[in-house]
Amino acid sequence: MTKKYVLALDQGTTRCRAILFDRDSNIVGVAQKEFTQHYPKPGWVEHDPEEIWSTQYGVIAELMARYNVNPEEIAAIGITNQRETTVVWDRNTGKPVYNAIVWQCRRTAGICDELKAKGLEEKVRYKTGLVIDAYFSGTKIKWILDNVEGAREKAERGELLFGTIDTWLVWKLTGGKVHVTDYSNASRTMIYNIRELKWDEELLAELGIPASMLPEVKPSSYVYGETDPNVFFGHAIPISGIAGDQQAALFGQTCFEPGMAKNTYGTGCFMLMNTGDKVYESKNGLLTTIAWGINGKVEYALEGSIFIAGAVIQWLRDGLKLIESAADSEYFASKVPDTGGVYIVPAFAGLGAPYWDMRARGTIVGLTRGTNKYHLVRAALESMAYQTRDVLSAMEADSGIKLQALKVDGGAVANNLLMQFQADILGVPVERPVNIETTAMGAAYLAGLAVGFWADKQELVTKYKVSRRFEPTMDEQTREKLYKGWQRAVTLAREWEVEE
Ligand SMILES: Nc1ncnc2c1ncn2[C@@H]1O[C@H](COP(=O)(O)OP(=O)(O)O)[C@@H](O)[C@H]1O
Ligand SMILES: O=P(O)(O)OC[C@H](O)CO
Repeated sequence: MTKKYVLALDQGTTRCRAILFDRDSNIVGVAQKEFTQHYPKPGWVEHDPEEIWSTQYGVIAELMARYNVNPEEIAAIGITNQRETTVVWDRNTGKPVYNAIVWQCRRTAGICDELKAKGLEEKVRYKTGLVIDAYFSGTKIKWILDNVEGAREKAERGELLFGTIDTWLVWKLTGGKVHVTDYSNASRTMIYNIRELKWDEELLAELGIPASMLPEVKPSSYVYGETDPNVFFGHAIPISGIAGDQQAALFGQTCFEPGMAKNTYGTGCFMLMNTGDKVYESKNGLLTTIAWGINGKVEYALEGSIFIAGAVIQWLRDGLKLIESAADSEYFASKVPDTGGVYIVPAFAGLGAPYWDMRARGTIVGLTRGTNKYHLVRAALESMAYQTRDVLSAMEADSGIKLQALKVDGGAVANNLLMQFQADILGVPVERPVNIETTAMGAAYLAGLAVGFWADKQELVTKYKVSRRFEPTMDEQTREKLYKGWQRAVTLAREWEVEE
């Protein structure tokens, strides 16, 4: 039977999606479902790995049934995932020993403080490209080993396995035969040496993590194994692409050349710039990360991770009840020409790049008697654009590259007002592609390239189409005045919480 499709599994922070692409990169079908978020304590976030698997499996089944797909028509499967989220399971029973600890979870901030007190910051940055932060997997693994009864002993006996969500899904899809991850996901763990391309023994010893728990690290476009027919509708289909969701979006945006960058506006906002084979050491609060491994080469990226972006719009909707849907934010914001001097700094979980300030707190400044809800909605939207400017400035300073255009994707780029303001406040054109499902596209491309479904990266470049380009129209003086106001607001957000 002809191979007509590549199936992408996009396992995100809030939902699982299955998306089918044809040879022309068209989306043939999508199925998606949200799963439960667990908040056992303030600042803690967990997912149930079994629920992630059943939800992911459910959306695959739904997609196949709804679009009448014969599994034999699927050339390959690509996986892209929320990054850093940590699962530890028993290799014999296949059962997780604890819930997955999610990237947003702050429970290991204390472990991070201890690592910093030991003076490890420079070493961690050099080896892993990361700052010491609870965001990454390493301290989450340590927490599980230290806090789940019997876990450390079992791990030392070689009975436990660690994986990010890609690893967990491959394990499940292959019926427990393959324990693997790709370079991009490994580079988010804080225990992987991105220069030597190996798990770092010194950091493993520092965190007390046995090497036997760790998956094999492979390229992002590579046949890792096949689905177990008992699990996957009676068929063995190659699983041949894996990348963390932000790196997959960079690939899906066809940012293949050094200096090309994309920004994804979802729950958080993640800007990545391809730096080719160059490992930049950020002096401005960015991360160095592996973009992907492909064609026998590993390529790197600079990354600015913003923790709260679209989530501030969810807060307007669910917390403040100012709007009924995220899409309303555009209409409400358009009712006023500007915010009337109001700034919202959505530091709900501290601030990520480029500040990495866990003590910063959400702040609204500039309120007057004339402030109304339209101003607040507009200020919330603008906060995404200002945070992006913070990150882009850091990126240009680190790389010495002046961006010609910013490629964007993610749920919030549907908002034209936000996109125009983004171009204005950056002074750089913003390009929105026809296909904004770039994350899933990236995973599909990586998988398709490995099995010859698409010939090469050049073929993919010809498929990329811009739907709308937003040109900056704001004058320089206004732009800089507004941005200075934002910087002052950030200073206030960072000064709010004091140690008692
Ligand atoms: N029209 C819109 N304007 C502003 N924000 C939006 C709009 N539509 C969606 N969002 C925001 O985008 C986010 C959803 O984007 P998505 O890419 O699906 O995120 P994720 O993959 O992180 O779940 C939500 O936080 C939502 O508030
Ligand atoms: O699942 P998303 O789209 O919120 O992305 C989460 C990032 O991978 C976290 O690093």
